[in-house]
Amino acid sequence: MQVSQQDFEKAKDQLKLLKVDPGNEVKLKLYALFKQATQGPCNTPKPGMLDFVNKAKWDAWNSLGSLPQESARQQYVDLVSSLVSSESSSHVKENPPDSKSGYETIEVFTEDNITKIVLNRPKMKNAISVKMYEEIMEALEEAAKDDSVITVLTGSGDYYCSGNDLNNFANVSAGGIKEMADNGAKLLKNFVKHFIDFPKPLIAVVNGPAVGISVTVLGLFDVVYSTDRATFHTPFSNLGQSPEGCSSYVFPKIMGLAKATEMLLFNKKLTAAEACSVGLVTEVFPDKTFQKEVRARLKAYASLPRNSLAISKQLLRSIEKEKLHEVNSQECACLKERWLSDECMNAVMSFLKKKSKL
Ligand SMILES: CCCCC/C=C/C(=O)SCCNC(=O)CCNC(=O)[C@H](O)C(C)(C)COP(=O)(O)OP(=O)(O)OC[C@H]1O[C@@H](n2cnc3c(N)ncnc32)[C@H](O)[C@@H]1OP(=O)(O)O
Repeated sequence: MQVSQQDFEKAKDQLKLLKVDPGNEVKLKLYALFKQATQGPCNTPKPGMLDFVNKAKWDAWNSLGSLPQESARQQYVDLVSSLVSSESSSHVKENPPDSKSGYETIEVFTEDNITKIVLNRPKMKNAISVKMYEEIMEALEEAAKDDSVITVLTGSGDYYCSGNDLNNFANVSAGGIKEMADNGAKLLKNFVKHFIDFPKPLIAVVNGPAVGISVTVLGLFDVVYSTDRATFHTPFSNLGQSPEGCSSYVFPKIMGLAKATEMLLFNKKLTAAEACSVGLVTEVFPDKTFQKEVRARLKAYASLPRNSLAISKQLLRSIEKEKLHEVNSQECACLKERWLSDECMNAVMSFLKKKSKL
């Protein structure tokens, strides 16, 4: 069925009403589809190398080649519709269900026996600041005690999570870098411990790309659902760091040593389909129907008997618990050293410099 001009105009208006910035990649795609739909194939001169923004827009439009205007219009309407539906089915609601207040960096809702923890720094791709580490731990502690049957972790906006907020390394305390590394290692150990010890079924709803620690702790979740738009990236060597979240032990167990090595040593970024084929992800859904399909599954799981689920989880996990705590300690001790290394400091400085356009 062809998309009418009216549908196209409606999509244009809906886009303006989005509350969450969909991120540069999606915005470029929308720009390119809009230009193609309204003007046909790219016909303007290529901007100069230093005109970064216009060059990125030109590249996106030009990459559509001779895509017919009608198809571009259709893709534009579909993309806007998926953004609208993912926003309306995520936390960004006028009246969220039973939203627990007091958090700055996350939102927490309990509805239908499900406690949902939403990472909520979409402009920063949900990078985990020190405050966010603390709030996630607090929310997990509350979820462990509340009446819910299952607990869900997800992200707002176009990313699931971009991992550790690299600005955490920029705020060196009066005690100097060594004290910062000590505090970081303590924080990390405690953070990962909350996942190892979590008593109820814990489900990750990976709504977009995932980086660093948000990927490594996935091995400690009971179920991982992913949109087909997500990627899984642990760029530790690029950052002069080493793996955490018990991934040095859990990843080889899940996917075998060779695949774990590609990810954890050589920074291989997996697509959602690849992550599913190696066993890190339970099931992948098309982005357009992701929220709807996942919601149906979660609702069904949350109607199961609470105690039976919790006891079964303990049976599956308890044999490994001691080992996981030991691995967590070793990984944190190793990272503490890494953070003091030139390799790590140079990598972090280079990210922060690029960010501040120095
Ligand atoms: C204390 C416990 C430590 C635990 C150890 C944990 C280790 C890890 O998690 S290692 C992984 C760390 N994460 C990264 O290396 C990712 C860094 N970010 C990026 O590479 C990119 O931002 C991106 C690929 C995630 C997204 O790229 P893009 O789509 O081009 O979007 P922007 O880069 O423009 O991002 C928007 C905005 O957000 C800032 N940002 C994103 N992620 C982080 C981050 N992890 N730390 C700090 N800042 C981040 C980004 O700089 C942009 O900021 P503005 O320029 O101010 O808009």
